[in-house]
Amino acid sequence: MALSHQPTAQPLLLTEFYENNAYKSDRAMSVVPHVPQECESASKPKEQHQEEPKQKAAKPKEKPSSLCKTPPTTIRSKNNGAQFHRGIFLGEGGFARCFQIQDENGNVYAAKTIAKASLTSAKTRAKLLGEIKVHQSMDHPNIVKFVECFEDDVNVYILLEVCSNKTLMDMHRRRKRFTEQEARYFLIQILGAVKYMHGRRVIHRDLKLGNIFLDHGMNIKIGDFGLAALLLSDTDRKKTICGTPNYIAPEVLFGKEDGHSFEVDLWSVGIILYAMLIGKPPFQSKEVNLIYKKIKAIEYEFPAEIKISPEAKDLIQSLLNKDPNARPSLDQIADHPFFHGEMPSHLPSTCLEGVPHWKNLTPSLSRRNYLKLAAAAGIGPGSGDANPAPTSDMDVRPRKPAKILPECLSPKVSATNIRQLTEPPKQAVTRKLTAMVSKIKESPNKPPLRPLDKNVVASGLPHRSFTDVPPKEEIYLLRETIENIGRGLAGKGIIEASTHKTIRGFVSQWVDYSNKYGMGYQLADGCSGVYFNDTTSVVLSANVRNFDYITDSNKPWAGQATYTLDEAPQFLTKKLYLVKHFREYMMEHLYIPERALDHRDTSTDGKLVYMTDYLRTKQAIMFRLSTGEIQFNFNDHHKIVIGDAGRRAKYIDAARNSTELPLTQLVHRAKKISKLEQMSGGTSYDNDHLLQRLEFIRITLVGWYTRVSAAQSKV
Ligand SMILES: Nc1ncnc2c1ncn2[C@@H]1O[C@H](COP(=O)(O)OP(=O)(O)OP(=O)(O)O)[C@@H](O)[C@H]1O
Repeated sequence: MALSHQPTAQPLLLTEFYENNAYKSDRAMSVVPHVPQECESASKPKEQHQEEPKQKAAKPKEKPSSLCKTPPTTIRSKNNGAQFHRGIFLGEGGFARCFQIQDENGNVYAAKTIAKASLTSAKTRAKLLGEIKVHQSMDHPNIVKFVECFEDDVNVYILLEVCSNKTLMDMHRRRKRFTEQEARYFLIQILGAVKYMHGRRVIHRDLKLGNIFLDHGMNIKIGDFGLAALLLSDTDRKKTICGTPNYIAPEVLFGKEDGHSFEVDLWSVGIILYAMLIGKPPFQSKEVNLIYKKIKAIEYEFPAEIKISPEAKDLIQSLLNKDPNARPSLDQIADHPFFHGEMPSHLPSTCLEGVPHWKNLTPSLSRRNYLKLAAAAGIGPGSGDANPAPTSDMDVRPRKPAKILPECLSPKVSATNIRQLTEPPKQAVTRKLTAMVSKIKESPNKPPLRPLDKNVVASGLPHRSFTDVPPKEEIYLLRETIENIGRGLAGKGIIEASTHKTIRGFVSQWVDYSNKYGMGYQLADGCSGVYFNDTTSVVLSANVRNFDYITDSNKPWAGQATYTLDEAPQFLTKKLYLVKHFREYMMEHLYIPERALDHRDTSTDGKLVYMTDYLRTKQAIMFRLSTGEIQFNFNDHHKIVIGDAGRRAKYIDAARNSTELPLTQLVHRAKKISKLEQMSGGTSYDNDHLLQRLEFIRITLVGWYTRVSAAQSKV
C-alpha cells in the first residue's frame, strides 16, 4: 500500500537524523564527518579546483549511485501506473544517476534516479524523504522545479525540470573564469533564489558551483536540497557539520557550541563569487585540513595577475567575514555597488564555451537590465524586506497538494523488504520478448520501440548489404519499424517529430575530413558547414554574410547563436576559417548540379539548418540534420531522405529524379516492384532495389538506435 503524506499542521520538518551524528555516506563528499575543531583530519583532494576533496577513507567504498542501473526504456510508476519513456543519461552524483525522461504527453523531465538497493538504511531513506519534502515545497524561477516523485520495482525517481546547460561547475571547468558581467547576471538570480529559500526558513547548506544548474536560456536554477535544513524558529540553530569543504562557513566547522544559521549560505555565495571571477575557490588547497585552517584564519588573497574591480573585491570581502552577523543581508548584497557595473539582459549559450562580448552596455541600459532581472528573481529595490520570516506554519508546508510518496521511503519498510523489492524479476528478458511479439501481432500499427533484428541488437551495426533481399516476414514490418524507430529517436530527443510535412534539409555535397577536423558539407539551400570532431558546428549562410555557431550539435539541447562575419568572436576564428576553406574546396572540386533539384530555402525561421550527426557504412553515408531529417546517400548515387519522424520520404535515383511522398506509399511502391521482380523470375525489374534500400535504412536506424541507446546508458 502506498504511503500517503498529508500536509499537517506541523511545520515541514526536515529529518535531522544526522544531527550530532556523522553522516557517513559517500555522497559527493558533501558532508564532512567529525571535522575536528583543530582540523587534524587530512585527505587528498583532487588536483585542480576541486569542489569535493576526498575524505579520509580507510577503504574505498562504492558510491551509492553505482547501485543505480540504467532504468528500462519504459518506466512504469508503481504509484499511479503512469508510463515514461527513458531518454539520455544526464549525469551522476554520489547518490543518484540522472536520465532524461518523457511522459505520455511528450513532456520532458530530468529524472534523478536513486536505486532502492542504496536505501537500505532508515537514515538514508529519511534523508531522501527530507530532500524530497523540502524541494517539493520550493517554487521559484531560479530553483530547479520539482515535478513529482514515484517508484518502480528498483528505483525511486524524482522528476525535475531539465537544466540542459548543466551546472556552473561544468561551465567553469571549460571557461576557468567568468567576466564580471556574467558573474553579476548569475549572482542576482542566485540571490533571489536564496532569499526565497531563507524566507521559507530553509538553509541550503550546500551552495556551490556544482549545485547551481543552468536551463536552456542560461538562467540559474539552484538544485540538490540533500543537505538543506529547516529552521523551526528564529532562535533555532543547526549543529551538524556538513557542506563541501571549499564552501563551508567557519561557524559550521568551528562553532559547534553555537551552531549555525542562514548566514552559512551567504558565506558560500561569497565563495561562489570569488570562484567565478578568480577561477578557483579562495581557500583551495591540496589538503582538506589546510582548507579548514585557511578558513579558520580567513586566509586568502586576490592574485595580482587577475584583474577584478574594487567593487567585486569589496563584496567578496564583506561576505567572507568570520562573524556571520556582520555579513550583509541578501538585499544589501543586491544593493552593493558591484551591481552598478555592466549588466547584460541575458546570456547567450555560447558563453558556455567562450568569453562573450557586449556592445553598448551603457550605465542606463545596465541599470534597466539589473532592475528587470532583480525583479524577476524577487530581490533588490522594491522586493520587500530581506529574509522575510514566515508568519505561520502554512508558509513552510509544501505548496503542492498532498502527493503519494514512494512506499519504499516509509519508515515501516525494512532493509529486507527493500532487497526483495529490488530483486530483478525472473525471466524478465524472455517475458519482455514475448510481450514484444504479442504486441506486434495485436497492434500492427504500434509496434514496440525495441529493435527486432537480433544480430543488429548484438553488434549495433548493420550487417547486410542493401542488395540482399530482406526475409519475407520482415517486409510487413518495414514501414512500421522505420516510423517506430523515428518515434523512438524523437522520444530520445535525437530527431524532431517535425511539424513540417515536407522534407526541408538536404546535403548536396560533403567532404569527410574527420581524421583531422570534421565533416564538411554543403546544403541544398546553399549554406555550408562543418560538423567538427568536438561536436560543435559552424554553418555559413548562402550569401556568406552571417553564420551560426552550434554547441553540442548532436544533442537535443544544442545551443545555436547567430553572428555576422564582422562580429565573429575571436574563439571562432579558426573554425570559421576551416568552414570557408571546406566551402571553397567543395565549390571547386565537388560541384554537382544537385541544387537543380527542387529544394526550398530552409533558413526561413532565422536559424540555419545544420548537420547534427553522421554515420558511414560500407554501402552508404547517413546524415542527420537539425530539421529532424535523416538522409541516406547510397554508394550508387541513389538517395533517400526520411523525414517527419519516419512518416515521410524523398527518393532520388541515380539520374537525380526526385519523388517525395508518405513513407507508406514508398513502401507500397517498393513492394510492388519487388513482386514484379519475383514474377519476372527474380531478376531485377528496374535496378532500383527500393525495398532493399528501405530495409537497409531500417536496419541502419535500428543499429544506430541501439548504439545511441547503449552510448546513453553507458554508465
Ligand atoms: N535538473 C537536472 N537537469 C539536468 N541534469 C541534472 C539535473 N539534476 C541533476 N542532473 C545531473 O545529474 C547529476 C547528479 O544529480 P545530483 O547532483 O542532484 O545527484 P546527487 O547524487 O544527489 O549529487 P551529490 O553527490 O552532489 O549529492 C548532476 O551532476 C547533473 O549532471
